[in-house]
Amino acid sequence: MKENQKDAIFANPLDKVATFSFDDQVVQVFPDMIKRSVPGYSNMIGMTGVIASRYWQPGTRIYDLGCSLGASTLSVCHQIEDASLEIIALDNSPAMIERCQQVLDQEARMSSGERRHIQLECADICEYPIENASVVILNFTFQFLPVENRLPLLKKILSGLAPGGVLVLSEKVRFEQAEQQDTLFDLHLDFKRANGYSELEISQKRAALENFLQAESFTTHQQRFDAAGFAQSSVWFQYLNFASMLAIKAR
Ligand SMILES: C[S@@+](CC[C@H](N)C(=O)[O-])C[C@H]1O[C@@H](n2cnc3c(N)ncnc32)[C@H](O)[C@@H]1O
Ligand SMILES: O=C(O)C(=O)C[C@]1(C(=O)O)C=C[C@@H](O)C=C1
Repeated sequence: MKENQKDAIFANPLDKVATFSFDDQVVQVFPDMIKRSVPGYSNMIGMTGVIASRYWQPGTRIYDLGCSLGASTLSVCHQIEDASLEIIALDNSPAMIERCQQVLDQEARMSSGERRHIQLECADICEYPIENASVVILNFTFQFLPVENRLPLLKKILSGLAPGGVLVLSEKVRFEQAEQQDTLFDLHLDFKRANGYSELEISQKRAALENFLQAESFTTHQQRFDAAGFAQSSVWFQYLNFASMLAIKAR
């Protein structure tokens, strides 16, 4: 298995900055990239497992939508020891899925416990059925979907959830007040600088994410949860312009 590498994808000047893609090059550096780019990433991933263990209902499934290298899936496995736990982890990047399988295999070899029921699928989360779920995880994936696909996906998730089931949605957010947006956006750039990214890396990545990552406000998320039919939604974590929300289906 290839070792995780340090992210230097945008370190050299590029003639033309292509739109960001979760390809093999990104897969090689992904754990380093996401930790150095997303404030609070490890807190949100760690707590995802804790939330899952409170809301998972035996006999139902947990879905990890846009699983990348399986960080949320592994967090869930660390918190729920029940051998009947079934996780379906989806990603539409073949390179991510291939590497995720290696990560999960390595984790299984290292753990002394029973092998977990994790079904890994290379699939589009907007098309894949969601059935008999009690926990659905969307960690830093919803932001990459075309905006028109977002409400239909939430409705599909809600209809696949058992009563009392939950959605964990972690995202980059934007702020409606221009001053607040500027303040927290600039501090996010400082966070990246403090984690060793150069001005060139920051500006080229920003260009690559332009129009690809579409962050939305808390109000937009809240209104969409309501429109989809969730009974309750809360922001349970925020660190600068990254946040995690919990939406709950009525009992
Ligand atoms: C930032 S990463 C998610 C990180 C991961 N959830 C974690 O917390 O470590 C976004 C992932 O979503 C995947 N993705 C984006 N759009 C998707 C779609 N429509 N269907 C399935 N996966 C998608 C990408 O391939 C990528 O691996
Ligand atoms: O907004 C940024 O500047 C980011 O780098 C964010 C982000 C994300 O939220 O997924 C974008 C792409 C990579 O997957 C890692 C981090």
